[in-house]
Amino acid sequence: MSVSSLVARGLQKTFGATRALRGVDLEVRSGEIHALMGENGAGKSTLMSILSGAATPDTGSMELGGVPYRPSGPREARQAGVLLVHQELSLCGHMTVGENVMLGIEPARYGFLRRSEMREKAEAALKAVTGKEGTISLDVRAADLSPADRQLVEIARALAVPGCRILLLDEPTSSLAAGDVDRLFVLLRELKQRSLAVVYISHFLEEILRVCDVYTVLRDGQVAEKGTIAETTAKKLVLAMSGGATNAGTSPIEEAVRTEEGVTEKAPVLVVENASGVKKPSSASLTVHRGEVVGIAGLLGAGRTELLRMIFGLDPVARGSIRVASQGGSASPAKRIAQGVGFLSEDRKGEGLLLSMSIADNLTMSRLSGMGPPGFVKDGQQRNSAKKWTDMLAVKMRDVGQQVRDLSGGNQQKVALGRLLHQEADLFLLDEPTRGVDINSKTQIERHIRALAASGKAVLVVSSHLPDLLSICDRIGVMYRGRLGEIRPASAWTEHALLAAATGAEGNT
Ligand SMILES: Nc1ncnc2c1ncn2[C@@H]1O[C@H](COP(=O)(O)OP(=O)(O)OP(=O)(O)O)[C@@H](O)[C@H]1O
Repeated sequence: MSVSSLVARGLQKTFGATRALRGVDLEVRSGEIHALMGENGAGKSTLMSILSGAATPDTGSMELGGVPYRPSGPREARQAGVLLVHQELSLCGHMTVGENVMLGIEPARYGFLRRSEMREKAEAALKAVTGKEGTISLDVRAADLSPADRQLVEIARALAVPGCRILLLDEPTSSLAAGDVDRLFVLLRELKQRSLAVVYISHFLEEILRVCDVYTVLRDGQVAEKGTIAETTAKKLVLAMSGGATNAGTSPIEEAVRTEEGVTEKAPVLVVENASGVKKPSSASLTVHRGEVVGIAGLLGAGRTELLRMIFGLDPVARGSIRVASQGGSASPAKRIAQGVGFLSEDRKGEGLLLSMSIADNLTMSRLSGMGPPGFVKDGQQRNSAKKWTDMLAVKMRDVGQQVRDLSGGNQQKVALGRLLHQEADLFLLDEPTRGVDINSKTQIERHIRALAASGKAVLVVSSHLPDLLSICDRIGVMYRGRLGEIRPASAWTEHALLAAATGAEGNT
């Protein structure tokens, strides 16, 4: 039988004028996977920060294993066996995977590092997460890993800590492909058997229904509902998160995008012919026309992100050709932007947002024209313009003058997407556009992507979430080991067929 492991009572936390937590109770039991749910900005990450010692509550108390628990920092929480795997990853980029996994718990004797023991332990922790030895090399620098691999290394790092008894996972699957999600779930069930307690934040309802035992829904910093997964449904959970608000009817986003009448001529906007990059992709051919959404599926590391980066001019084209709006030749991101291409990176902090700048600056920096006399930006006009996007994308914030770094993860993602929409591109390259975004906002964003196509724009979208691709794309192609397979109408694919192609099980080799 499961026993209470970590109990929190009456937690409150305020950031300036924002009341992030307003008296939250939580009871986490060993041998249980506890879903922590809520819309973007509901207070989930703040609660995780308090549990993991990264933040102290203004008021409230906690107990761990029946004794008072007041960690003075993450180190103390770690020593007590409470480990957080961040939504925003925190590996040391210049260190190797092995060094990162063992950071702070390096085995030593008489002051000397025991390197072979260190490798063995790091390898064992990685194997537990990836399922196979050698999937991720111990000697690669963390900076050179894909976000998905970084996520797996982060989890391995938490599990390598001796005495780990509470694992806090903040959106662990947001950068994982389907196969890795399955592997993670196998691991979570193993951890349950070992009587660990897991707190699991995710915006994917199907994952929560599949793997979690109990749930707590936060809304506006308070517990809105809690219970067992067996006794609830997806619909009830969505209602609890939104407080009854649904996104039925026309979205404001759809209303704002002018549908171009009679886009009958489907001119190609992007033509990629037998193109390959220095390492990946090894071969890709595709055409994206005005008025259509083309999706790219594939497993992590298949080369999807590299394909988008190459099209945008961030990575060189080794062979073949890429033409945007009928113009070929070599390209830089600046040239692509001038050609009307907008790129949403999967790495929103590294490449997407300027965190110390305001929401208004971030949203409007790609197109400041029309916000005042030439060479000047009128504050009021810039704010109004930014406000239009934050309203449309339902960004939870105090004010558009607020720094982006103060927003919750999902709201930062909305700002990154809003900036691209403000740029008014003709061709949108979107890498994981709804990662970390709550379910209601996700539906809005997906509708917006469809509305962009209806207004004559071309969209190329990469997503690890196959149902999303099937619902928003006109045509889909699958990448397998760097090679892009045939682009087929979405109606010709099923989730199963996409997965089969992504794993090489269907003539894609
Ligand atoms: N360091 C900070 N400074 C100011 N405000 C903050 C800070 N951290 C969080 N907040 C605010 O606290 C509220 C709760 O944020 P939190 O990150 O806990 O939400 P969340 O439920 O984890 O959202 P998401 O699903 O987007 O990750 C938000 O309004 C956010 O803007």
